[in-house]
Amino acid sequence: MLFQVRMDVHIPADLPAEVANDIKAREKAYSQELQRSGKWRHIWRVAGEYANYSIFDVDSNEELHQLLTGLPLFPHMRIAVTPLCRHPSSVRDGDA
Ligand SMILES: O=C(O)CC1=CCC(=O)O1
Repeated sequence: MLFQVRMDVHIPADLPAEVANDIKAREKAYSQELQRSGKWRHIWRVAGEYANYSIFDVDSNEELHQLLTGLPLFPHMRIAVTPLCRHPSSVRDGDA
């Protein structure tokens, strides 16, 4: 199951820099592990914003929920999820 996920990050201005940097480092490691596993297929920065568009390939809504709520930055994010399915005009056979 494919999902487009938009993540908007809002770190409180009064969060100490060392705490914020630790969260960001853990977020990067978590994200890169999921990208290598194939669960997190794509991540793109939204130009000019502290936000990304990502594509997840997971087995269930529940799995997506678990992955997203496990993000170290989750407490500081607004997340919007859009379910995707194959477009009948797609020429990309690899896209389920
Ligand atoms: O920087 C972001 O958009 C938030 C984020 C998600 C995964 C990651 O490494 O950073």
